[in-house]
Amino acid sequence: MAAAAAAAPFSLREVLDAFRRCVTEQREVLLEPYLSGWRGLIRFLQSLGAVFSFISKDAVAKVALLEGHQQQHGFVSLQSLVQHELAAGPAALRARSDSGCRTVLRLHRALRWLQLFLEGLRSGEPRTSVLCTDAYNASLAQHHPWVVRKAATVAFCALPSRDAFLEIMNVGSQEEAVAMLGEAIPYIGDVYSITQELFTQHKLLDLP
Ligand SMILES: CCCCCCCC/C=C\CCCCCCCC(=O)N[C@@H](COP(=O)(O)O)[C@H](O)/C=C/CCCCCCCCCCCCC
Repeated sequence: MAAAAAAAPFSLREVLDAFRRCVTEQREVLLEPYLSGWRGLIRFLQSLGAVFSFISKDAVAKVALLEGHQQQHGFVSLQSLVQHELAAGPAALRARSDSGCRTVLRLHRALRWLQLFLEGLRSGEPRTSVLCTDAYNASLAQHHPWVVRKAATVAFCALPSRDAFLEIMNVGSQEEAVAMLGEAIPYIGDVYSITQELFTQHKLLDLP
């Protein structure tokens, strides 16, 4: 089953479905579809080749850490994970380098990158490296040291063309792919906004 999942081609529809399933009526973010969405995105990144492996390895490690916390404590939502870790006190939480909160925060910032990048792809701009760099500079870059920023911007130059991106999404014609982006972006934006509010409320947006 796991091997079949690893070999399956990327499908934007699957990622969209995962992020659509994330948000409950009570505006909680469910951990299982959240991580499933990330696994789909990572599969796509891995298919782009070795130049992106330093990025996918980091994302894989972060998803694995959260899967471990989820299994150990039975967390259902991001909210329950945050409540559980905050119970030890904010200072204890800040001192941990393996907390679920700091790891979610890293993926949360990357989700903002994804939202901006997909909006750019949808807009019709053909230069994916420009789209990716702009999205990165407006989100993750401010949290990365110079050497990571440099490596990331070099890797972005190896990105496939917009047409290739739309094809890899595996959702049919270019028009259908663009329409699906239009459907996916609000779901991703919703997950981002709820998480941003949760982390703002608990003053967790600067966890080291
Ligand atoms: C059809 C369109 C679909 C688009 C699919 C995009 C697929 C993207 C998949 C995964 C995104 C990567 C997520 C990266 C998470 C980075 C988290 C982070 O900030 N980590 C840094 C800090 O961690 P700690 O040290 O504090 O634990 C870590 O230093 C980062 C290292 C790697 C560099 C990260 C660069 C991120 C660039 C943004 C992703 C670009 C992917 C381009 C592919 C289209």
